[in-house]
Amino acid sequence: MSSEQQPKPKSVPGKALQDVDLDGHDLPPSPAPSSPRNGRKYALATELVYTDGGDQYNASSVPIYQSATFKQSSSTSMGEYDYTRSGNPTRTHLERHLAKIMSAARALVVSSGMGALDVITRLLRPGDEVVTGDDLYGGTNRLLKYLATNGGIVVHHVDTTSVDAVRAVLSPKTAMLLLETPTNPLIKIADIAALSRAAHDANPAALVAVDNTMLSPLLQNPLDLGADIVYESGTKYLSGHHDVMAGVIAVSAAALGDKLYFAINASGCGLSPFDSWLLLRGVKTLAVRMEKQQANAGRIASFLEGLGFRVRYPGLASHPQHALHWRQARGAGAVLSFETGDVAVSERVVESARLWAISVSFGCVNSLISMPCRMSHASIDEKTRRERGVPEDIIRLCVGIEDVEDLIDDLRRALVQAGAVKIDVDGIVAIESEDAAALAEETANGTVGQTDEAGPSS
Ligand SMILES: Cc1ncc(COP(=O)(O)O)c(C=O)c1O
Ligand SMILES: N[C@@H](CCSC[C@H](N)C(=O)O)C(=O)O
Repeated sequence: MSSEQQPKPKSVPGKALQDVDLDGHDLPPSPAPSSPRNGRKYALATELVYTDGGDQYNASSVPIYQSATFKQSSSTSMGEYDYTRSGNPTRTHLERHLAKIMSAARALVVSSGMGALDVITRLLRPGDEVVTGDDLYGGTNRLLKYLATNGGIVVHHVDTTSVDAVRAVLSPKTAMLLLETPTNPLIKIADIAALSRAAHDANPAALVAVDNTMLSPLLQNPLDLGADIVYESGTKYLSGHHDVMAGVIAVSAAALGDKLYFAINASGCGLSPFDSWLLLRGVKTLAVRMEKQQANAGRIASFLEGLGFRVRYPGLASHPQHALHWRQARGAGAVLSFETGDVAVSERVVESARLWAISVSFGCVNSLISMPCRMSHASIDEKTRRERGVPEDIIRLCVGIEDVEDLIDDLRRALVQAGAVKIDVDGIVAIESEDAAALAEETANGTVGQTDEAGPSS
């Protein structure tokens, strides 16, 4: 019998670590959770912070069990852990903590967000169909394309803002509906509850998986809305400091958790003890970071919209799915995108910013600026990007916790320096698309500010 098939050893009576938590989750042995004992639930901001390690020395910070192996009392009696690929106390503590935060039957942590999706897609079989969005993180698109090319999986990309468009491709062959909401980078919203119902109607065995990276469990919980699996890049908001790569998977059913655990143990992508510790530390400050980042993002979105730019952010009343977003989420997050009307102008904006670091990723405490078509989504070819309506000039802002006036000042200066705005009696306003293209040409020719009639301007 393989070790995966063996029944899990029961925890030793009297040990600090228990098999079943206070909510009755049938999870691997780990430190006790923090649920209050009087039936009342703590607010999420409290749950994020509160951990009860059950450590033998009452360590306030969960210890890092930096050990690949664990000694056994005999060749046949294994303790709670034998080998860190299969399980590690620091990792288990984090998983229990996340399961509680994500209202999940079980949470699992792996070495990256893409690792999480890789594990999830191991539930698919050749011939299975996956229905997913037409706006997706570039790496997600790449993995799905790989599976379609090499794994016999049929992938349908549709506009997930339309329940009818999704319904049109759902069928009894649909094994998975994979959603991002808000999408990266177009910030489109998918109706998680309606789409989950549609997928389960088409095939009751279909799994609905939602990438919740953009909002984190603080702002949205897809499991409460009918999804079967939620996954996140822990590299982003959950950790918050861009010092760790991690992926989180949370499931609504323990049996699904067992299958995913099997894939993680078999492939060896479980999160390392030190990275588990870093992620646990990051999770504790999620609420304060996200609240500040989101407040800053709201101000910046309004600033850009006020200048006349087309801004994509669900916190703005102008977002086409504003109402839907607020029905299913508790906040707008801190990622937004806008267009200047011209690729060269966008490039100059990005390169003129000082406080805003030119970097992929998001969810970090410091603010980032990027051009998705050149960076995070460069792995999607230009033709596909065009077909899917991703503007080449789109700029993505990932807002951090800095002073918002400093961020706005820096952005204003970058917009002026790049020629993305013109100055009129009312202050600065976005240049219309055609003006931006003309300005870009003038800049390329070294004739900025010149007119045919008047010659060089002063
Ligand atoms: C929405 C989204 N999902 C998943 C991932 C993958 O996460 P990771 O970089 O941790 O593999 C990313 C970014 O990388 C992302 O933006
Ligand atoms: N070179 C990387 C790019 C990572 S993008 C990270 C993040 N998801 C984002 O949207 O910025 C790759 O090809 O995967």
